[in-house]
Amino acid sequence: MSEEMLNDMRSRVDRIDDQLLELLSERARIGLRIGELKAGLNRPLRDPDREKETLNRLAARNAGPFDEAAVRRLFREIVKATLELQQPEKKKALLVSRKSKADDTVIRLGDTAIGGGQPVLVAGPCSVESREQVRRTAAALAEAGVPVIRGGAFKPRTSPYDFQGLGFEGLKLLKEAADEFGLLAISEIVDPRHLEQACDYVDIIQIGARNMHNFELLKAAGELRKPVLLKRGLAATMDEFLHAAEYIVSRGNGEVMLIERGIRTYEKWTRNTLDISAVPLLKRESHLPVLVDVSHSTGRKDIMAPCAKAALAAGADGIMVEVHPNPPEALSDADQQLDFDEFREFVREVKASGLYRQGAPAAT
Ligand SMILES: O=C(O)C(=O)C[C@]1(C(=O)O)C=C[C@@H](O)C=C1
Repeated sequence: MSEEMLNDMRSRVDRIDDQLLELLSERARIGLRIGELKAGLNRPLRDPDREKETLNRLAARNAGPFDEAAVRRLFREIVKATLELQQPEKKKALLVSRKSKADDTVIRLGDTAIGGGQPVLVAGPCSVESREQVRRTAAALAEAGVPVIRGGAFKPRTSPYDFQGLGFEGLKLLKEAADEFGLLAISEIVDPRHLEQACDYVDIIQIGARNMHNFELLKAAGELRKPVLLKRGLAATMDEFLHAAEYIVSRGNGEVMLIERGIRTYEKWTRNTLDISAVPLLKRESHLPVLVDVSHSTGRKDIMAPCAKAALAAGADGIMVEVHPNPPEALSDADQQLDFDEFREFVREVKASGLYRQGAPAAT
């Protein structure tokens, strides 16, 4: 063994290292491009399945002298470095942020586009109570050209003695009425175990204000291929609200809509305080559609139309309002639900403002 031979071997190592560096740099450039493609597809940057597939494939090809553990360790570091490369400018930017995706997210359901610049009205009873009740409401919505019916079937209520909803029977009735009148259906799901079955009945899954912090429910909703309407928590900050949406989007479900439904403050004249500033704030910070619930926020029929107009003027992509054939007999939220005449007047007033450009026929 001579010094010369040692130097010769080291020169060969240097040449191989140079080649490895070139190949690793090329791999990194491709990894960066993959990161951009995944962000554009609203897919999480980290793909554990892909990583596992890569390491298993290389371990199977390995003919030594490195053992399998060494090969896995080496390539795990390469993948980790690639992921870090993909993320630096993104690690602070959430997937729901405009920093990750500048263009508005538009959620298309049949002829209805939510977030596409034409505001959408979502209306319906607080709770689905009977076939007749939800069918009559669907008919009134169809007549007014409102494309989406809401109806609660699993009702998170303050008191366990209050009406809890009809469960899947309620979802079935909601779907029947929506199908009969060509409407899209939306309903709140509170239990992750119900999500998959609920997708057979609704076009949009709603996650309620009280469940905005239910991270297991958010994660489960992220596994769905069904649009989700996420309500702001009763006292949630904008940051918390967007991070809650990130739980869903980061799991692969990019079709998330945000809804401002009022925040809990010291004010007693309204049910909650409608935070209109949330609309421009969320539209600036996120590409997700932003809707406003004028029923749960105000709890007052006499100011719902002006608040809806304020929300649309502030850039809201839609308005949610509660409607019931006979509110005094409603099993929940009786005081705030519009009857059909009040609803038609609400739609007329909102349309007359010129802010609701949806192709709805003029309300009678
Ligand atoms: O294929 C991808 O999705 C990549 O982003 C590339 C890559 C890799 O370096 O192999 C990096 C990060 C992912 O978590 C998975 C794999």
